[in-house]
Amino acid sequence: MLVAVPAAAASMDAFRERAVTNPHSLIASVRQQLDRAGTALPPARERELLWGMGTAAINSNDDAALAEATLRLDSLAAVAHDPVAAAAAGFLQARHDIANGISAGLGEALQAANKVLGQTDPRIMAWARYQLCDAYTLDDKPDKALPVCQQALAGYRALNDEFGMGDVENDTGIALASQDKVDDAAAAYVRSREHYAKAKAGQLVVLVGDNLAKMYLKQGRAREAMALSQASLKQELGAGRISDSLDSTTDIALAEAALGQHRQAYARMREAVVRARQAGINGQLIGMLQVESRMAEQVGDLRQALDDEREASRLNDTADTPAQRLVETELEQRYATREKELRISELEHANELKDLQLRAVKAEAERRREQQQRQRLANAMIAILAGALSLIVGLLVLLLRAQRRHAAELRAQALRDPLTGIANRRAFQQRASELLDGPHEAGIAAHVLLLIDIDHFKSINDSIGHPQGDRVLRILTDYLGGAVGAPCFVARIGGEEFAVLCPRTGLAAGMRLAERLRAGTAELTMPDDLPLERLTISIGVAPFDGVRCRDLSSWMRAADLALYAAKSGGRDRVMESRLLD
Ligand SMILES: Nc1nc2c(ncn2[C@@H]2O[C@H](COP(=O)(O)OP(=O)(O)OP(=O)(O)O)[C@@H](O)[C@H]2O)c(=O)[nH]1
Repeated sequence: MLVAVPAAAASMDAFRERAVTNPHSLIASVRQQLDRAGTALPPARERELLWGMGTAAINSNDDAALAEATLRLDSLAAVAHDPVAAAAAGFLQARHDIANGISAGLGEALQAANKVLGQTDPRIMAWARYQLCDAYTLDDKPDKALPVCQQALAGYRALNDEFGMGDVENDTGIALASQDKVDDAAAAYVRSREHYAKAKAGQLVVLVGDNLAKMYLKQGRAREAMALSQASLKQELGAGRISDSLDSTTDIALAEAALGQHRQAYARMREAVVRARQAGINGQLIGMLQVESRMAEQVGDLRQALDDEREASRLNDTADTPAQRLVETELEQRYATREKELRISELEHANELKDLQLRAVKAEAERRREQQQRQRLANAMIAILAGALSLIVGLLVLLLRAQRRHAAELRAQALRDPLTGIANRRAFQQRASELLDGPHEAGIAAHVLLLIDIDHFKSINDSIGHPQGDRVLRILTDYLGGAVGAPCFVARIGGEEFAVLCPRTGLAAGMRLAERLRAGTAELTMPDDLPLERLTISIGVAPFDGVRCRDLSSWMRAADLALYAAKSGGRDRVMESRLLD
């Protein structure tokens, strides 16, 4: 609450501001001036100084200084017949009593106002009206305060007293705020700050900012409220005004909460409550605890919310009132519910965890089962593949063997005469070439070749038929095979033509063999169902001499010529090739 002394000079404005912002120094300064001046001071000046000292004493709760100021003012009033000094003493006492809840306070203010009713000085009138405005406001009677405040404002406006207008607008704001006229109160505080600014009372601008901040909070203008409260806090901490700084801190925390910064606001409030407790400012602590309780509840710390509310009740001495009990009961119920919710949520969380663990174990078991299945499948595949490979290898081996047999068979077939089953012309040529390619040792008997041709075989075919002719060919083959022993080799080299190859036999033995074969053939007995009386053959014999016969071709030609000679000579005979030379 601001109080002022009627003055117009700028230096007086500074004096008035000091009474609010630095009351102790002002009291000391006034005492010095009064001591120095003694009785030489003009009564008006002395009154101004004592008024300043009195307001500073009220602002700093300095009862001794207040008593001194009021005594001196009363003394001045008596000595100088100054009713204004008497009114000043009355207003100071009234203000002190109202602030301390003494019911007589308002009456004292009205009596003090009555003392200056006869005054014509507009400054005194504006001052007195403001003192009444202030008394009603302080006594929380806004309906009575506001009209008087308007009169005081008009008076100061007429005097162009910006400081005074700042004082009145501030009280107007307080009165409007107590009527819950938030917007009007904010507007009044803004005007108060503007007047103080013009009066160069910067610290009061900041102080009223505290009041404005509270309105801004109610209007939802949290950022603006915070800026004002932070500026106030800075100034209050600098001046060591602990109570005001706690008030600003509370407003900052409220602004943070309004901006959704609940944890930050709660932490700030807790710290402020600790400081208030340490400073023993119980009146202020009650409100702060209630704010902290709401913030604790906001962040879910219901235990703390309940503790704060109980502490506030103890300090307020209202714990037994039904309203307070209701507040506590509600909080306890909410706390119990919250605890239950927390336990339920913890249980749910634990269940979720177990569920998650169970699912993880199941998933792991499933993963392992799938892995084992995959492994088994892979093993089975490997076994099947291995089996298939063995089978394929076995089949390939069998196939290879069959192919080899078939190839051998084909090779054998290629060298065998299909009708008679003995060696054919190709086999004969191979054997003869091998023989001729082998070593020729001097003194060893010559190889001998016999070419055999059936006589008149065309006639046989013609007379008994071609199939029977085939039988004849097989009969002769059987005979030759049996009659020609090792090391000689028999082959059918043409239709009715055979060759006998006799290695290292010598011509004489060859001739003997030929003669034996010819004679044996002529004596063959034909089966009964074969209408052939006699079978004869002609034979050409050629030894391999290395001169006339140098290779297989010339050797064959020589034997063939000998055979031709045998045919020409009448058939059924043997002819030696050398005889043809
Ligand atoms: N049944 C039968 N006849 C064959 C086969 N190969 C050849 N001949 C016959 O043998 C006969 C050979 O006749 P030629 O060359 O005229 O001689 P040839 O009748 O034996 O008279 P010379 O040799 O002069 O005594 C032909 O009639 C052929 O058809 C065969 O595999 N089976």
